[in-house]
Amino acid sequence: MSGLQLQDLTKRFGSVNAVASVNLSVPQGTFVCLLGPSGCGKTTLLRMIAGLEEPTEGAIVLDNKDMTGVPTHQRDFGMVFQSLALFPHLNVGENIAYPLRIRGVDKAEQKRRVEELLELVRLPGLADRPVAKLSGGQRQRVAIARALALRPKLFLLDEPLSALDAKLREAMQVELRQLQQSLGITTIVVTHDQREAMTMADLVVVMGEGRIRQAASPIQVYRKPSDAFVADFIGMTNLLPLKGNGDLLGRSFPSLGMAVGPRGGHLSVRPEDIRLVSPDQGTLTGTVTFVRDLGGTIETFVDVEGTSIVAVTTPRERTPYVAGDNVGIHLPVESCVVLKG
Ligand SMILES: Nc1ncnc2c1ncn2[C@@H]1O[C@H](COP(=O)(O)OP(=O)(O)OP(=O)(O)O)[C@@H](O)[C@H]1O
Repeated sequence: MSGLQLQDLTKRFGSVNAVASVNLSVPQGTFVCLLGPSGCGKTTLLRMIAGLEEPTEGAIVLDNKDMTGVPTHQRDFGMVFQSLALFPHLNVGENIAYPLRIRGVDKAEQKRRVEELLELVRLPGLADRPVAKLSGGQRQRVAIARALALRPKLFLLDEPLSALDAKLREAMQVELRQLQQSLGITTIVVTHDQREAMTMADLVVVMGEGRIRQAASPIQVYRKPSDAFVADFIGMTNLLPLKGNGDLLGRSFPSLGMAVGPRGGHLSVRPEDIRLVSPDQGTLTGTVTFVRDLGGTIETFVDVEGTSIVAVTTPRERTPYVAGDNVGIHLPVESCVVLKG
């Protein structure tokens, strides 16, 4: 099978299990985002794939070839780090040509390839510009062009956009995705930003404590999170405590109790799926505690038996409630996810 396979990949630093038995199959041409909170092992996993960190156990297979013991420079990947690591004393063209020069590619071919890469990252004609005179977004593109200079099979990026301001970062996410799609190159990006992952990825890999908690398409991870950790990490959600006997915030729902099992768990409901209705029509009832009107959306916080539930609506749907209002909360069955634990 072409593509990348991670087989039981494990990295221990002393007693710390940084990456614990990771299994993942990445078809050729897939855009993967490794997503998770700080310290969950994303960078260590990426560094093992790059050959910068030796696995304690397990194997890395690329296009049916075991790469595990292969030295970094023979792995055929391009990498972009958060720091970018551009050479400040070289101009744009020299930075991009650097890997070609090291491989002994002749001067004319270097020049041709640099021009092609500058076109690709939308910086045509900037080869002679000193790196110091570039904007943050332009530097980013130079680092990407340099990483792609040798036409690698695998493109690896560690928090590549985190130094950019929010607007530029969003624009670069779209650019990076479009670039990846036009090249069809298998790409793995480390990020702790779930919006970034949802924007770019075909496959979102949510990690927690060194393990994969869920690996699925962005919409699946959002709509069908595998556990409360994933539901909470991906976007905003309401995690409502659900007891094994079907008790949900003082109301009884025996069928939910059956679904969650005797030990109980949570019901995950996205704020945009909740409808606020009159108190007698709700699945639950509560009291509005706070309304955040953000212009485009309105967040209404409702206290139900001591648990705060947030509903998101648009101004077109209705006029805002005010704190102290009594409201009903309608939980649509089809968009509620029962989570054990
Ligand atoms: N060289 C090392 N020596 C010892 N422990 C390490 C080393 N590198 C990473 N760790 C530990 O391994 C765990 C995973 O770290 P890693 O950097 O992979 O996480 P991360 O998800 O990338 O976090 P962040 O988003 O903060 O970069 C952490 O507990 C970290 O302290």
